[in-house]
Amino acid sequence: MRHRAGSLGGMNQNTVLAATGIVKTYGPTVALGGVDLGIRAGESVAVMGPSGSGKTTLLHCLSGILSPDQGRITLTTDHGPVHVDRLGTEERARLRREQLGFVFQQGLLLPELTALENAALPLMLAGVGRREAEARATGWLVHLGLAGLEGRRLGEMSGGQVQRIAIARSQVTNAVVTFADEPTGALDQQTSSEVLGALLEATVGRGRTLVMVTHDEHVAARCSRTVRLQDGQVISDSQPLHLTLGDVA
Ligand SMILES: Nc1ncnc2c1ncn2[C@@H]1O[C@H](COP(=O)(O)OP(=O)(O)OP(=O)(O)O)[C@@H](O)[C@H]1O
Repeated sequence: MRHRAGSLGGMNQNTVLAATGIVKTYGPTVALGGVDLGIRAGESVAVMGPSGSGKTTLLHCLSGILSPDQGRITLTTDHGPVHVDRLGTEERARLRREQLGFVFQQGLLLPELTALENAALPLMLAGVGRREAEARATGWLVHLGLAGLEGRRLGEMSGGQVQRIAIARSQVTNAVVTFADEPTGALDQQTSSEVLGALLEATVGRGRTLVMVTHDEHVAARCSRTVRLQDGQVISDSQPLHLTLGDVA
């Protein structure tokens, strides 16, 4: 029997992140005016749209950085579904630390720490012992081409190397979904292409999921799906996944 689109037993079985009716306002500004989005495990989703269309607000709502005014966001972790919109501030912070990965253009790494300490930090915060945390972080740094640079501080590394540390840091806890906001925006074209390749390989290359805000059509072209926003609404989706509220209850 063919399942209807939207049935849990059908095409949505591996939905990892489901957002329905997301509204977010800042005072009189409606940043998101009712966004529905379902993302499957293994997808790489480029979120595009003009400046001010709501891309970063959507990324922050999906990842629990911001709490939406209305709507439901469900993340399917390795331990089962979590209703992100119903979590308190502390629980959202913990979810972000333990289940999600973040690669932003800048600002998430600590300049006073070494590459290794930065990459190991999420594990240390999750209570993993220093020796194991550093061993796992070293594995990621080596995998990302940074062998021998573990002891360097950020100011002693190139922009591309710094973003590779950010990728290592985002993956050490085996993030279910990784969120990136213009992760290659400050890099030249060649380095951008290489860092994007590393990010894709580290996430969707391992069956995980990547949601990435970008202004760059070349970056979007390497993702499996492009969602375009305008005025806080999804105006196009190259691979729509229809969801109903019942699917994510
Ligand atoms: N903290 C805030 N306070 C007030 N208004 C905000 C705030 N953050 C965003 N906005 C407004 O919400 C709307 C959506 O902003 P958002 O940053 O999500 O857009 P964006 O598509 O990511 O833009 P850009 O491409 O310029 O980064 C814009 O009108 C913006 O001015």
